[in-house]
Amino acid sequence: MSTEDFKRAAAEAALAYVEPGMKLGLGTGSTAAHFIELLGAKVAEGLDVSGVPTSEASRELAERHGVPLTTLKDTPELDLTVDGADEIDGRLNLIKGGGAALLREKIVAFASKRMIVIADASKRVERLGAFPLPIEVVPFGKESTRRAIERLARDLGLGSDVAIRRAEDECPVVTDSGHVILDARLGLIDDPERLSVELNRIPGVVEHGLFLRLASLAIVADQNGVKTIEPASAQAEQQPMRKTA
Ligand SMILES: O=C(CO)[C@H](O)[C@H](O)COP(=O)(O)O
Repeated sequence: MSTEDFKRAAAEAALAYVEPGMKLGLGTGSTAAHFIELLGAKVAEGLDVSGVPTSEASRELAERHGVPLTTLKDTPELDLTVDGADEIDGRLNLIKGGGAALLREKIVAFASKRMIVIADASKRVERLGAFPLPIEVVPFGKESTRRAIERLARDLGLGSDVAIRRAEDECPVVTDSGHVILDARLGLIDDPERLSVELNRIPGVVEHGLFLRLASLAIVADQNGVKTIEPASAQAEQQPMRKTA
């Protein structure tokens, strides 16, 4: 089985947590795309749900698969967000933003009663930080903001290589909200809470990819099958997945 199969297995398992009438947050990325596709199939069978997409890409995908859409304006409170992640630690703190959708992803997750993160098991880490931390910044002053983040990282004893994310044509990647992304190679992060607070204090930083205490369940899959992981109990890692209704 391939990594893609594991992503799909995790996405399929997340469907068990979707109930009729739910207002859903629809994540972004290749794992979330599996979930949106599978959800579309359930909608075609009669499941009554609606979703708020976290990116234009996910909006297009959801439309293509017939998932009814709503907005945070019309539906400011959601029942459940299902999204992927770039890294997941034991407390289910996450690094997200590899797909440049972290701002809308965080807004949508925060507006949800529950966030379930789905991934292939390679995303699990003991400590966050091997994956460069995506930070969404306002284009005005992006070089000053980049340098301020490098200074902060040095002060916190972290790696301080912060680069503007560029597309294949070398132009800066622009997010759905018109910002740019900085990728911060910080090394392993001992205190993500402090880093989060300090990053949010830098003018020009719109949001960063540390998702702390937002996910209440992770569903990860590998060649050994699908596992659910809850943040509180390390033992839960070995529990079999909840049965589908
Ligand atoms: O945060 C994200 C997008 O901003 C994605 O959820 C994250 O990058 C994981 O993507 P994939 O499922 O393709 O590995």
